[in-house]
Amino acid sequence: MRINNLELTDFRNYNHFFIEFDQGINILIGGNAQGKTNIIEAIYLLSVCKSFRTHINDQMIRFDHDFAKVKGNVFSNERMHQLELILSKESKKAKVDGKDILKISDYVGYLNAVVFVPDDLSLVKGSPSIRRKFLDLELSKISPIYVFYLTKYNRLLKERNQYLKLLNQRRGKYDEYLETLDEQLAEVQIKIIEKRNNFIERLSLKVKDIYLNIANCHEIVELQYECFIKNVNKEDILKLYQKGFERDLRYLSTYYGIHKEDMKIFIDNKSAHQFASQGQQRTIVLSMKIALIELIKEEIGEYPILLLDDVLSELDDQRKTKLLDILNNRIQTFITTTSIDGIEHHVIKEAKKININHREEK
Ligand SMILES: Nc1ncnc2c1ncn2[C@@H]1O[C@H](COP(=O)(O)OP(=O)(O)OP(=O)(O)O)[C@@H](O)[C@H]1O
Repeated sequence: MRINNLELTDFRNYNHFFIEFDQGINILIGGNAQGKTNIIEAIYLLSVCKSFRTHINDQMIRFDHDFAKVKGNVFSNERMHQLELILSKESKKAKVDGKDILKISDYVGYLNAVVFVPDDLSLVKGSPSIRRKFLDLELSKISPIYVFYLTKYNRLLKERNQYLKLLNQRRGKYDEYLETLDEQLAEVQIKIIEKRNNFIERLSLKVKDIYLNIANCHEIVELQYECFIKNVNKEDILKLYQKGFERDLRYLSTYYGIHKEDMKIFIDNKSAHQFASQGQQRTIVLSMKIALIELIKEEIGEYPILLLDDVLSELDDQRKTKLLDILNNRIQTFITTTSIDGIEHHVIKEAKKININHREEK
């Protein structure tokens, strides 16, 4: 999978901009605030219709303009496709090969991208909700049925919480309607848990090896699924809902469920959340992203593209070299950096270098 070119119109600090990419490694070099991350953001946006920085369209549209356009030709599944997104303040319009696409699920998949940005360190240090979001997003990219289960779960959960409000007003008891909702919730959660469990197990094995390689040490990194229930079966989930009913009724929200789970990260059996240094966190997250690339390849048969924003500046020389060793021409990669001075690696020497100097655009 690759993106051959990118055309930006009134996107962030770009008025009109066209760029062609190499199918191997592309390095975007430029001073601060020149628009390097904006390009990575545009590629990612083209991939999943969402930015990794904001959910507000207006922030991506060039100041004092009403629309932004991001367009690119991608090669996937042995075919060329043209992807196009038009952002207005209120909406996004997507096109594939010139045709309007109405459902996001019909758009996602033409360009699969894995992105690393400095904010991703929150995957280790941040709250469980960040890791859940990561799980849901990445699983959604490779498993349409997961999107189906998750959508169903969220709808049922909303319905349950609304019904709790009604029961609270009526001073009602755990009744047949709630039991039916809980049964459906239990069934769909069993499917989601199975998918999450399998994904984390596979990711963990890969992360362990990649971390050992990049860090060049004997630290063992493991990912562990923290499920909300010990024995995953319908009966036990229903018992838990009945046990939590009085509490749920008081707080008008459902306490137990997959919306409360976590993916714990351990380094040498200790919580990375509590003990990992900045460098260890960065290496863990990078290993997770590279592991994802392999996992996606196993699932869809093609490597996704890899977007690395400002990854080189924070790694020590040894880790930098090891990371560059892993990158290769099979995976189209984009690296942003302010400078490549002093990096003597063949990957950097052979890469396509693109100078980004767009601050002056008005
Ligand atoms: N909606 C917008 N309209 C116009 N300019 C914008 C908009 N959003 C951001 N910018 C400008 O884009 C520039 C930042 O671009 P970007 O984040 O890509 O920088 P960068 O090259 O990655 O910098 P650094 O090396 O500091 O991370 C800033 O000058 C900012 O003012």
